[in-house]
Amino acid sequence: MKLHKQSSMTQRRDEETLSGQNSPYLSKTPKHPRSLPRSINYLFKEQRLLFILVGILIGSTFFILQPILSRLGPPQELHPFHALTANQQRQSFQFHRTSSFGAKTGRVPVGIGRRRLRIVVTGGAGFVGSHLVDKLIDRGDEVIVIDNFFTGRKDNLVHHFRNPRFELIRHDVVEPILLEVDQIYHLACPASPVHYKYNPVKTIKTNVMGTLNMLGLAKRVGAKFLLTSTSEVYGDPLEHPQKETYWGNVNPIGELLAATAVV
Ligand SMILES: O=c1ccn([C@@H]2O[C@H](COP(=O)(O)OP(=O)(O)O[C@H]3OC[C@@H](O)[C@H](O)[C@H]3O)[C@@H](O)[C@H]2O)c(=O)[nH]1
Repeated sequence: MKLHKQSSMTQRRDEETLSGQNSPYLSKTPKHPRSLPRSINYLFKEQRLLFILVGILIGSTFFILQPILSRLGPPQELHPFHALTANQQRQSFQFHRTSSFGAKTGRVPVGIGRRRLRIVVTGGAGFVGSHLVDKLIDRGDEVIVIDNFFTGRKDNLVHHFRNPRFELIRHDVVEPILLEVDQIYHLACPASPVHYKYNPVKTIKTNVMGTLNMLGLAKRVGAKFLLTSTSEVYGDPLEHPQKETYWGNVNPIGELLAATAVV
């Protein structure tokens, strides 16, 4: 009985196999039991392997040739500011050879030493500003100078023009500007009575709107802020140079008001 049941099952399986082979609806040929794994099969189909090999070949050719071609390429384009005299170029070259930024950056291991700060100096092309820029660059920081060249000069900063840590932007602080910085030294302003009077309204705008814009920037990016004043606030000084203890020589109420008060 058991034997009979088994043989009838085998017969049914054989029939199913046969009918399957002859069926017109069979879409795929049955897989060979010993065929390669599916992923390798996939690779060999539709010339995929060929495309992969060509891709690898192109990629490796590019990476092998790229350093060689860049060495053979034309010399680096000169910065527009480097239309200098031979003497100035020599000085600039000397600066780059001896300057501390060149010597320091390559040797300090990553993660050791102070974090490099990005600092904006407004009015950085002026007398005080340009000396401040020198100090900050020597210290190893990145400096962005904003100046409208009202009284400042590019000559004050020309020795930094090739320095990758230095940027110069011609910009009037009366207009807002957005930069990602850590510190702001705000020095941009006409710096003497002659210049204050040249355009008094503009002087007020620079002082008020310029300072507001820079304070706004400091607030937005969380930067520290330093605002400079002028030695003019001391009046006509009675001593030179003025020490920190010097109180100035100023009549804070003006001569006319003082005369009225006496009367
Ligand atoms: O609207 C202006 C006016 C002036 N400036 C710049 O501000 C700089 C002022 O520098 P100057 O050489 O004329 O003057 P100083 O360096 O002596 O003045 C410095 O000390 C005195 C302070 O009152 C000044 O704010 C400060 O810059 C110049 O580079 C000038 O171009 C602006 O960028 N925007």
